[in-house]
Amino acid sequence: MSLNGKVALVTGGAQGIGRAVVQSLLQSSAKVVMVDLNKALGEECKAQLDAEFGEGNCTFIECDVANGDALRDAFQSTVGQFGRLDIVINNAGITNEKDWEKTIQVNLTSVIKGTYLALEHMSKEYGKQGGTIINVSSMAAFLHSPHQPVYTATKHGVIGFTRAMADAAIQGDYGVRINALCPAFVDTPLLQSVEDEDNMGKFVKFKDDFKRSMTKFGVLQPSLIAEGMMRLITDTSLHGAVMKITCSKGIHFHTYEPMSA
Ligand SMILES: NC(=O)C1=CN([C@@H]2O[C@H](COP(=O)(O)OP(=O)(O)OC[C@H]3O[C@@H](n4cnc5c(N)ncnc54)[C@H](O)[C@@H]3O)[C@@H](O)[C@H]2O)C=CC1
Ligand SMILES: CCCCCC(=O)/C=C/C=C\C/C=C\C/C=C\CCCC(=O)O
Repeated sequence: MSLNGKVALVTGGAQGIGRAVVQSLLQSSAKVVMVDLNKALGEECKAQLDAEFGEGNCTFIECDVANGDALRDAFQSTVGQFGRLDIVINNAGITNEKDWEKTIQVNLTSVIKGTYLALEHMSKEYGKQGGTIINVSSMAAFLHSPHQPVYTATKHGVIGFTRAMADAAIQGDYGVRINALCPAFVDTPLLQSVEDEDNMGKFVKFKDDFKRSMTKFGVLQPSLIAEGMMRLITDTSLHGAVMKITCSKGIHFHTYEPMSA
């Protein structure tokens, strides 16, 4: 499906899952803004994407999503440059159990802010044309590990917030679809922090448990997560769905009892 004329903003877009999603969006003819903390990586990524897709289709904005004013500016300059916003992927995330408050800020608070900013630019409530928001959670929200308690809490939070907002979008007639996406282990630099005491703090001692889990359940490629993301973007019947992606079942959806949290 062509996304010709659509404009997407992807946080954490310079690497890993975000980078794969940016690539897929460009392949589908969307204009894409990569928002990322890492300036060197973002600029290098933009240069590669310009070479592959042509200049003017992709922009890099250096921004720490934990800085609310900077995130607001990033949304504003996206609309300033491309004239509209249709797709927002709140993807940036970290695993830092030592600085766990930062983990809550990046993985949960910034996803909430990113969702509210997306609505300001896309919701019918604000006189806009509608759109779609995908918030990246994790299978860690379903199968927790002693190795990353606060990370796990943030990923639970992303699902709860997203489901409640999806209901608000229906009842408030926002014209915006909202989904959560939960990958299992994915082969990105994030996974390498598993053995890093600077990130995992005292929980690093549980790394063998985590690595056993990786061996047992397998490790996915970022391209499959991008495929799931594109399905959520293009299939208008999936509003509110919580997509899971695992090696054993591929792309599938979590089922909830009626009225369950
Ligand atoms: N890799 C994995 O096994 C899994 C990852 N996830 C989630 O997927 C998302 C993406 O993860 P990966 O691609 O694996 O990570 P990654 O570490 O490979 O890439 C994350 C990108 O986000 C950027 N970033 C980090 N903090 C930022 C901030 N404060 N502001 C702006 N940009 C920031 C980084 O510079 C980097 O480019 C995260 O939310 C993560 O929790 C979920 C399940 C599994
Ligand atoms: C260093 C930490 C990086 C954390 C990245 C992350 O979010 C990884 C979490 C992934 C999953 C954690 C828990 C469970 C195992 C994964 C899949 C279960 C699949 C079950 C099945 O049906 O096969």
